[in-house]
Amino acid sequence: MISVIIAGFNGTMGQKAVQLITASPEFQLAGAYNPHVTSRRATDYGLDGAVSIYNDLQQITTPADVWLDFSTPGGVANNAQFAITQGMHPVIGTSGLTAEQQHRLQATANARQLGGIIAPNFGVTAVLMMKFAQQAATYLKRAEIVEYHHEDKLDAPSGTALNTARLIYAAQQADEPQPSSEQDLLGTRGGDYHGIKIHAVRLPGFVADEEVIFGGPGETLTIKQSTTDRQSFMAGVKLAITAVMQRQDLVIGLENIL
Ligand SMILES: NC(=O)C1=CN([C@@H]2O[C@H](COP(=O)(O)OP(=O)(O)OC[C@H]3O[C@@H](n4cnc5c(N)ncnc54)[C@H](OP(=O)(O)O)[C@@H]3O)[C@@H](O)[C@H]2O)C=CC1
Ligand SMILES: O=C(O)C1=N[C@H](C(=O)O)C[C@H](O)C1
Repeated sequence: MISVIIAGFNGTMGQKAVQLITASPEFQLAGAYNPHVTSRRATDYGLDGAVSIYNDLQQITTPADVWLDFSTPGGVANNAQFAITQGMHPVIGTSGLTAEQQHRLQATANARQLGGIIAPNFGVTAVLMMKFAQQAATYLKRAEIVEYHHEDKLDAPSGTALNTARLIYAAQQADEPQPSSEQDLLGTRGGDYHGIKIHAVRLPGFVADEEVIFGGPGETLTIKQSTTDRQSFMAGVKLAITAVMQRQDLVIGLENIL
């Protein structure tokens, strides 16, 4: 049985994760963390009374096997660093880690031979979209990304969009200069990652969609994925929890364990 602590347990994704862990006989929900909760009684959150509720990392004196993080871009780096130093296998779904933070976490986990994963997206269609975009990037040099999310999303661009841009850039290994254009409204051309423009839409009605548009002389290619239900992330989460227990390194991207 793999014991799990969920960070961000009462958020939208945290709740899905709680359902997954409690419904899976191979997992045990050992604890749940959110620094903002006031009650530490599990039953106040509809959880089994044996689950430990933490609102301070220092209260976690009995580490679990796995630290599953669906918290916030502002909290995740500190959470993940704590989990790794306590010997918990990190499964990080939270967006917003910088490349430097990711590499630092990777170095710390690898030095301890602790398996873990930072997954910008646990959905299979998003993983395939990123894979196809990286392939296309070797043939088509110019790309822009449009991502669409629900209005409660704290960060922009999304972790998936930024990871897509990183993969495209890695495939091309060169900045693609953008055509110079006057912007009558600042920001109209979106964010810029080494010449790859990223546009973030935040509207009710969306869960999480992304399209990567490549343009070449006289032709375009659009790779698009849509997430219509957050349940789609759970198969990837389940796989990740099981896989990190068998690994001695921290990987970035679900494709590394599929
Ligand atoms: N990798 C993937 O496939 C996916 C990743 N995500 C990412 O997961 C993250 C969470 O998304 P979502 O559930 O929609 O967001 P929510 O805002 O619904 O949930 C976040 C929860 O984390 C709590 N929280 C705040 N600070 C901390 C902290 N330092 N440690 C632990 N918990 C904290 C919040 O509490 P309070 O409200 O009290 O501040 C809130 O309950 C986002 O970064 C999102 O981008 C989402 C979907 C899929
Ligand atoms: O906040 C979300 O909802 C999502 N966040 C992740 C991201 O930032 O890419 C994954 C997915 O897009 C849903």
